[in-house]
Amino acid sequence: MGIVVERLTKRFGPNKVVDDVSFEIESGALVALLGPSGGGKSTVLRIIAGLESPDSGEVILNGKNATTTRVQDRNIGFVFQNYALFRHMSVRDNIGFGLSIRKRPRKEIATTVDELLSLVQLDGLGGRFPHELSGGQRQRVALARALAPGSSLLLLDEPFGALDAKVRLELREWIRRLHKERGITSVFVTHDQEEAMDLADRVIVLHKGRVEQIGTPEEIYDRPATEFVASFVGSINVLKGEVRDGQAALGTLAVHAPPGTGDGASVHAFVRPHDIEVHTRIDSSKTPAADDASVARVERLSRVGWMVKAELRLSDGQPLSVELTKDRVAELGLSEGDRVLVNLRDAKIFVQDYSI
Ligand SMILES: Nc1ncnc2c1ncn2[C@@H]1O[C@H](COP(=O)(O)OP(=O)(O)OP(=O)(O)O)[C@@H](O)[C@H]1O
Repeated sequence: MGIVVERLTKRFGPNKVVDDVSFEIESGALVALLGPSGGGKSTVLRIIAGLESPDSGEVILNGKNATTTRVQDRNIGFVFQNYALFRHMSVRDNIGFGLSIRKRPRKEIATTVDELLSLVQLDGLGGRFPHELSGGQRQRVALARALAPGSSLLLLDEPFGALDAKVRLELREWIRRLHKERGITSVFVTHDQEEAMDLADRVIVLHKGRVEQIGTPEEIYDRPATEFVASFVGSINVLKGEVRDGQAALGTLAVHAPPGTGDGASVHAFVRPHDIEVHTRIDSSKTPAADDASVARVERLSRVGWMVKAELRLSDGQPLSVELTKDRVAELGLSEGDRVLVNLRDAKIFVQDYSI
C-alpha cells in the first residue's frame, strides 16, 4: 500500500505536535520515522492508522483519500511497543482475533493462524497464553496478529522498545525477513538512530513536529540536511566558520566553500570522526597531504570496541573528535598530551551555508 501524507497538522491543547508534515511512502517500502522523544512520530503513525484525526491535512492510502476512513476499514496492521496482546486469550486466539471479528470461516482462520505461527517460528506454542512467553515471543505474536487479516500496511510503534538488546536484534531480523517475504509496506517509529539506519530503506527524521529530512540511510548519514540531523544521526564534529576567498575558513582549518556562497557567508562544516586523518610530525614527512594540516593536542584517548576515540583540541581552541583504528594509534605511538597534525578529508565534509 502506498501512503501520501499531505500537510498534516495536529495540536493537543496549545502544543502543535505535528506541524505541516508531508511525505510519500512507496508501496512495499520499509520506512523509519526517526526522532527524539516527543517529536510527534507516534502521532503521525496514529493519524495514518486512523486512531487519531488530524486538525488539517490529508492521508492518502493507495491513491484514495482516507483521512476520514474508519480504522477498521483501512486494512492496516498495528504493532505497539508493549505487545498489547489479550492476556486471557491463547496465542492462536490472539493471532486469529482480527479474522474472528471479521466473521471469517473457522477453517480459514485455523489455516491462516497455522501459517503465521510457522512464519514467526512459534509452531507448537499456539496453545500458550501470553504470560507463558518471553518478551521477544510475545512481540512475534503481536506481529503475526497484525499480519493475520491480510493487511497491506504494517505500522509499528517502537516495536522493540520494551525488549533487551539481544532480543531487539533478533526481532529486527524478523521484521527484515517478514518484510522481504511478504513485501508489505511497513512503517516503524523509533528514537534509535542505529535501528533506523540498519533496518529501513528510507528514513523520515521528525523533530518538534516537523520533517527535518527524508532520505536513504546513506543520504541521512552522509548528507545531513540540517544541523539537527547531523548531530542526531551518528556522531559528528561541527566546525563553524566563514567563507573567505572561496574557502570555508574554520578556525585553523580550511576547506572548499559550498558552491554559491559569497565572501562573509557563515558556514558550518560537518565532519564524521572517522573522516579525519591524524599524523605525527615524523609520520607526516611521508604524507604530502599534511601540508594543509592543522596542529592539535590529544586531550583524551579512549577505546570503543576495536576503535580508539581521540578527543583533540585544535590550536584555535575548537574541540575535534576523531576515530582511529587501534593499529593506526599503535603505528603513530599516540598518547594523551601529544601534539599531532590533522587533515580533514575534503570530499567527506558537508558544508552548509547558514547565512540565509
Ligand atoms: N492524546 C494526547 N493528548 C495530549 N498530548 C499528547 C497526546 N498524545 C501525544 N501528546 C503529546 O504530543 C507530543 C508528541 O507525542 P508523540 O507520542 O507523537 O511523540 P513521539 O515522537 O512518538 O515521542 P515518544 O517516542 O516519546 O512517543 C508529546 O509532547 C506528547 O506528550
